Amino acid sequence: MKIIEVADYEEMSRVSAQIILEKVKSKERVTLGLATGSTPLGTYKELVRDHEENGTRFDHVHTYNLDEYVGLTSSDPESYHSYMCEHLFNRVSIPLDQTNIPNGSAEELLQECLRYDSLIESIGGVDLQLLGIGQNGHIGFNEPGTSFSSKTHVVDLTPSTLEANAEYFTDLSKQPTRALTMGISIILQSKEILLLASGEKKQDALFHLLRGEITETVPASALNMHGNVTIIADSQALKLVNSLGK
Ligand SMILES: O=P(O)(O)OC[C@H]1O[C@](O)(CO)[C@@H](O)[C@@H]1O
Repeated sequence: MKIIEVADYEEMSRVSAQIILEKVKSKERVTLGLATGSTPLGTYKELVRDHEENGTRFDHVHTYNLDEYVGLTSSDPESYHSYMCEHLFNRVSIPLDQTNIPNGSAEELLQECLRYDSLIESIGGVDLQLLGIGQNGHIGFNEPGTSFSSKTHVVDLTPSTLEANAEYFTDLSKQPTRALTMGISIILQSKEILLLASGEKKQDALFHLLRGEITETVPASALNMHGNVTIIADSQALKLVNSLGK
């Protein structure tokens, strides 16, 4: 696993955007796995800035998001569909029919999970998967205890994840408690993985990922079984790792 230690969130965002841009420019058709949450916002901002200043094109890019809340329609302002349109898709002119996000308002959620898996399996895994990490070590919305062989599935969000994401909901009584998430085995099909972590709140999760056992109790530890993972983390997120010796 390659670890790039950076000073802060801004540097993490610049470095990760650079890696994504290299991939975007590397071939005629590029598939990206994308994440939501607060971590990748700076990266998306850098991609938008580059698009505006340097005209980098995204019309050959196909995207596959990790997850979506159950019960929110794509037009719901609090859905991950809306998040992606607002922060990236509409601002770099990716054709929307080339973007894929699980449909959290599908009537048949199990069918939707199968549909999503076959989409990703049909391309043989994405070229580059961007990941954040939850304070409890989740990747996507794969909560502690999720099987490493999981495919896309419906998940009951843990109290710690609900609490960490509460700030994004104006009316907490409407915060979804379930989500659809790409499973761990699907994430591991990615040809290359880029995980971002910033801030002290992520130091335990990063410590378990980098120094702990490979265990389903820490979903991110599955990344140790993948041969091409880069972690970009700031000093705050690496505090525990560094204080206990490299
Ligand atoms: O980036 P945040 O907001 O700390 O969230 C951590 C992770 O949890 C999620 O919100 C759940 O998918 C991811 O989008 C994110 O990578």
